[in-house]
Amino acid sequence: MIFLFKIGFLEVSWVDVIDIGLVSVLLYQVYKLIRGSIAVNIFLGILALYLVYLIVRAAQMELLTMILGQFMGVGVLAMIILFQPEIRKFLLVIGRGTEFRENIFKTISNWRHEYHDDFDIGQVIEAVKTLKASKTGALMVFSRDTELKFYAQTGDALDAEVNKRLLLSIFNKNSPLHDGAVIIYKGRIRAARCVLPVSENDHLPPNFGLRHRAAVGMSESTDTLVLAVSEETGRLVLARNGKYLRALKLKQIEQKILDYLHNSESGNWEEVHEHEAEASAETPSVKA
Ligand SMILES: Nc1ncnc2c1ncn2[C@@H]1O[C@H](COP(=O)(O)OP(=O)(O)OP(=O)(O)O)[C@@H](O)[C@H]1O
Repeated sequence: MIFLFKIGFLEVSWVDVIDIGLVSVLLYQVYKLIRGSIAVNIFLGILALYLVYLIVRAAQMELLTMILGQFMGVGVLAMIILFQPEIRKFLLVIGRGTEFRENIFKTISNWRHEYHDDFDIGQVIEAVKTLKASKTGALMVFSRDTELKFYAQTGDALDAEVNKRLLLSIFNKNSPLHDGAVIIYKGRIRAARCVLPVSENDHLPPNFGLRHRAAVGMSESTDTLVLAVSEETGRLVLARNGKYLRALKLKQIEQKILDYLHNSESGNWEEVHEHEAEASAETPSVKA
């Protein structure tokens, strides 16, 4: 081990520095992941208990050490059970979203067959314009890399070319397909009436009902872009990676969808901050 410096009796090597650096990055990532959720409180509770355990052990308080020691013994298992959704999210993030991987995707997508060349985004935008004007609720999932079979199976398979009239027919309040979401992949509507995972984020605005929570939830769980049209206000919300943008104009929506499909997204998606939960239900805010 390469010796670096010494603090009193403590010898610090390069490996220690790297080790501490990696643990800091890991802890920060965990914090970012659980920030805003109830998991933070559980995490702090466990941390406090562990500190007490270290203190009573150092003070050689045998009975307390034994009781807390029993608890610590099953601590890992308990943590896996308690943090199951967060661990799942963490693994998903690792599996899909590092910048390195995104850069590789960008390079590959420059020369691989690009499905969105024949995707007429104008049809979607025209449909959204009408849905917005008529305050017709809608939920659309755009996927560039996967068919999302798991979610498509929760609804009715369609496999039809994206087209304004079809989207309007699906989301028409009298249509048997209007409930749930459509999944759009390779310029085709793969399925309608799909059930999406609902976000459990406590800091979403209070006026976010199930449709909006499903949009954010889907974007948390998958590498997709999700558009929600509010039935109440006609407002548009776009969700990506658990973050969302509100009160966007149609031109901005079009650009965001194209950026997503072309893998050329800019990082200006705002995180869901605590203060947003207090934001007025009717105050539109553009977070781009
Ligand atoms: N998990 C889900 N997956 C897909 N669609 C969902 C899901 N949950 C709710 N929806 C859709 O949202 C509709 C109910 O929306 P709700 O009124 O709760 O949402 P909202 O966010 O307040 O939106 P709006 O502003 O349109 O009322 C349902 O009729 C259904 O079509």
